[in-house]
Amino acid sequence: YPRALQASKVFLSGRDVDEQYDYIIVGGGTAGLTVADRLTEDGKNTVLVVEYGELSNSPLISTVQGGFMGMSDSQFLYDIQSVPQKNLQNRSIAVLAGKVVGGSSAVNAMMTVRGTAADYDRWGNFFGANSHWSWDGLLPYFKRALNFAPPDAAVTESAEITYDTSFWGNTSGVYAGWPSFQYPGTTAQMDAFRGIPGVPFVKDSGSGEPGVYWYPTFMDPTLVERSYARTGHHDKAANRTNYHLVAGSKVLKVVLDGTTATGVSFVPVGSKKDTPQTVVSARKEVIVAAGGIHSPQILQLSGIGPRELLSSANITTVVDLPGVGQNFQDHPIIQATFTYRKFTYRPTSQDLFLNATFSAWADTVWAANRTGPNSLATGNAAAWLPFPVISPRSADISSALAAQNHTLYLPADTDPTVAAGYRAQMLSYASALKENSTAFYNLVLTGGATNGIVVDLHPLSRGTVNIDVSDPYNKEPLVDYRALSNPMDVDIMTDLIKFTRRYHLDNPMTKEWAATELSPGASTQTDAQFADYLAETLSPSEFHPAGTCAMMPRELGGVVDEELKVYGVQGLRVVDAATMATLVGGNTCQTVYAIAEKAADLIRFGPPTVVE
Ligand SMILES: Cc1cc2nc3c(=O)[nH]c(=O)nc-3n(C[C@H](O)[C@H](O)[C@H](O)COP(=O)(O)OP(=O)(O)OC[C@H]3O[C@@H](n4cnc5c(N)ncnc54)[C@H](O)[C@@H]3O)c2cc1C
Repeated sequence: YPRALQASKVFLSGRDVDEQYDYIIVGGGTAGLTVADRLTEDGKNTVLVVEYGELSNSPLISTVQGGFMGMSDSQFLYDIQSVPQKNLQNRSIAVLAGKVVGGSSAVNAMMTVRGTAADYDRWGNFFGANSHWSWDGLLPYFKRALNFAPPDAAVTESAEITYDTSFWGNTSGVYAGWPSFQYPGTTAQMDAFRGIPGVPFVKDSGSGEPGVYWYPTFMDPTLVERSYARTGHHDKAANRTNYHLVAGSKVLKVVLDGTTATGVSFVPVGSKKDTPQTVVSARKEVIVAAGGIHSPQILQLSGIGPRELLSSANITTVVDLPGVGQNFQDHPIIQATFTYRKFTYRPTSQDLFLNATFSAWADTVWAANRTGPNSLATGNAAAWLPFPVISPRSADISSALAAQNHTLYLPADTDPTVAAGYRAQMLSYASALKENSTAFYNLVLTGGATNGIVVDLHPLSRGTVNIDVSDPYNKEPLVDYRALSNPMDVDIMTDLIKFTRRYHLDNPMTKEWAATELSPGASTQTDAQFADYLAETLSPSEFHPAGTCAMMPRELGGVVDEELKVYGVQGLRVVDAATMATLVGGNTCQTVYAIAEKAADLIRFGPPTVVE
């Protein structure tokens, strides 16, 4: 083996693992590595992480410039296409999820944001008023999860960046850093929201409030490289003798003795069908952290899931848990592209390609001390706005959603408990749509003359992630977004586009930039035209798969309880994005870190006796 790997106890083969560990973690991704680090830090527990992907030192992962390098190499991503989307003209969509030590935190776009306080309170409210899942209950874990390194004084002043360190911590190995450069148009585009009455401006992205704000980048401020679960947790744990990680290994299932999880079985990735499985046992617990797409697959393969699905795959049902793989959500991306004819702010990111002097300067300062435009990932400013600010008919949409027969929009054979959970979610959203505490709209600001990405932060449609019964252990699961299956998503998204139009075309603060609408285009005006446009162009994924092992009461179709323990099974938890009952109004990575930090405390100390 390469010496570095040997020294760091990263095993390349299942042969080298011990027979037994206190904890086995399935998936060395964002959540899995965070939990593994915390469980091994006091030296009292032994932990094995089993990860499908390899340990990679590729510069494509560490490079921050542009923010998209990590996802540019298919070796770091699963190869999954969604089932054709009926409401999207039968298009299939690429399902992106990280397949490398670090998981999706190794390939993501490094946008570091939280949802609003209301998003986290909503999770707890499904359990009742006293749940420790709430904004207040999670804030200490957000602080533990990331190490906030403020932007330098010069860029703070020139770009008018605001922040408030009281919402952040400074102990984690995972950094929330800042580039040393911002394009001047970004500040102007933020400011232009002042032309629309009611738009809130927020001092810090971590305050739990919706509004227009600056947010950091998952970046090590000293190295100016991606900071992620591998660098911040794995590398820290790797010299501990009680931490082992086996890479390139696919967990097939959780081994159960009756209804108690006793271990996992895995094979080397790419091995033949009859390759003997390695079985390792867990003294204390198995923790499934394989992400929103693969955690439900692993539970189903282990006999935990909807009985009918399992029997059609010839898998014996150990626990009939109808919610496993249901309630699937992701943030849909809407194209609403505008370009300015008279945008005077220079430079823009385009100048890196068009202006030789600027690009030479960018290269020089980067080479000298890793500063300048090449330290920028995807940008650091966006609007995250509540629906009453967006839509003049928010009250009507809210009432219509409350009055809906929600079950009609789920698959026909949906279990009544899952349907009840969906109804609870929709009623919660019906309230949120008429209040100013939940963000529904996201516009990312580029600082350039062309802007086009609008995100629906709380889609109503729910999909499924189920094992492929034709060859469940070898094929990827069937991912069905069921995009636009709740027709009210079309109404909401139509209003998100109309608001984007208003920002660009009917706003005293953007008027002089002389915007032209490239898409959908001025000819899209009627409800039917908007519906057609969405069917043609909507992407149902911002690569934030969630909800498939929801933390909800069992009678609401939940898969895990408030301690993230799988219902009906002893010694088994799920800790990752799959447990989010409802998506948060923000990119999901920071929330996954916070969930994992909280989970580590739940595992070590049990539930809090006093709500934090
Ligand atoms: C391309 C892309 C861009 C994104 N951009 C952003 C962004 O800018 N900001 C943001 O906040 N969020 C972003 N996200 C989302 C965010 O990164 C994820 O929500 C988060 O990292 C998910 O963490 P997780 O622990 O749930 O899963 P992951 O981090 O994906 O970890 C799951 C791990 O389990 C492993 N695994 C799966 N199946 C098995 C098996 N059978 N055996 C062994 N191991 C297995 C996987 O290989 C993976 O390493 C992005 C995601 C992607 C994919």
